[in-house]
Amino acid sequence: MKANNTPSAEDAIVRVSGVSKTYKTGFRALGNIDLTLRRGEIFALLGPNGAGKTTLISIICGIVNPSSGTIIADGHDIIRDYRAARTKIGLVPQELSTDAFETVWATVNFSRGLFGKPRNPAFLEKILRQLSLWDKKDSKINTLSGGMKRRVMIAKALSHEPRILFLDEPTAGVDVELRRDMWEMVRGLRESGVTIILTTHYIEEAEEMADRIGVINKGEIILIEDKVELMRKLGKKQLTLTLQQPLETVPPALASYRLDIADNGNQLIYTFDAKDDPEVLARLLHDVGESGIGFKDLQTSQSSLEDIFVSLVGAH
Ligand SMILES: Nc1ncnc2c1ncn2[C@@H]1O[C@H](COP(=O)(O)OP(=O)(O)OP(=O)(O)O)[C@@H](O)[C@H]1O
Repeated sequence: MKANNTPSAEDAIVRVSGVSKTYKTGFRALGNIDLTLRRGEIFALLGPNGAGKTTLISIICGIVNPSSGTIIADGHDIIRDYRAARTKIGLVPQELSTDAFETVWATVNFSRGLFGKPRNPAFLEKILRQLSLWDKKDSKINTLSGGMKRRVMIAKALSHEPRILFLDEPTAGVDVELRRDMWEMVRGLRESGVTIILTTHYIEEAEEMADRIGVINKGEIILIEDKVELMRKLGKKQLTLTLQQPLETVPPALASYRLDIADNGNQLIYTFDAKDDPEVLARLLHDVGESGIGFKDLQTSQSSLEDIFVSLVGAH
């Protein structure tokens, strides 16, 4: 856990230290947040509604002032050195915010200019092609589909060549097929060296895409972990045996295993930790055989990131 949170200086692209936020209403939206983002990763920030995700992203992007703490983005302090820090960052907010009557090309070209970058039509063409928007470059934004508008927002956020891209709920309200296209595209961006931070309510999105997961609840980060490691550490597995003859109770010889009887005695279910020694399964199956219990089918299943998330947030 420690190693995940403290990457070496050259590995870290964003460092958030001791950040808190109390809004004017007196509401404390963020506690004492420490977070380090690694260069080139996809980091998913998960949390229930109102947990503080947008507040945290807005502070890192310099849109909301923190009440305390510092943020260094690619070597620049977001408050003291705002312009240099902001140039490193692209932000795709939850709400679509573009001039609906402008063309796609004018929108991205103008946005690049806002960051003081020299004109670079070849670069803009590259990102529009990458986002499958090149044939729409002369279309007015209000004539595009919802999915295309979202991609325009991403192109706009990338127009000044940021190294860090924040995607706040990138696929909210987007259909399943488009969501998959979006995932593919975000992976492509990571390949090109952009560090990506996304917030999402679709936990399977984080499960599919993220290298690391951060969980925020009530303004506190309650967990930061490599996704694979998280699922290994906190995931549960189940082995379900469909029996030849129904059982009324678990035989005493099998009492040392966490076994449950289900489906009117027709199933025997063994629940174990994903990190447990796999040999325990072989032992269990051997002991089941020794007890004279016959089975006609065997299935395993693993808890999803969603199950893990719900139990984590519930526990807090
Ligand atoms: N400008 C503001 N003034 C006062 N309170 C605010 C302000 N902005 C946000 N909050 C409160 O801060 C808390 C965190 O809000 P935030 O938008 O960061 O959460 P979130 O995790 O992004 O939620 P969601 O998933 O619903 O978008 C909420 O309780 C919200 O009502």
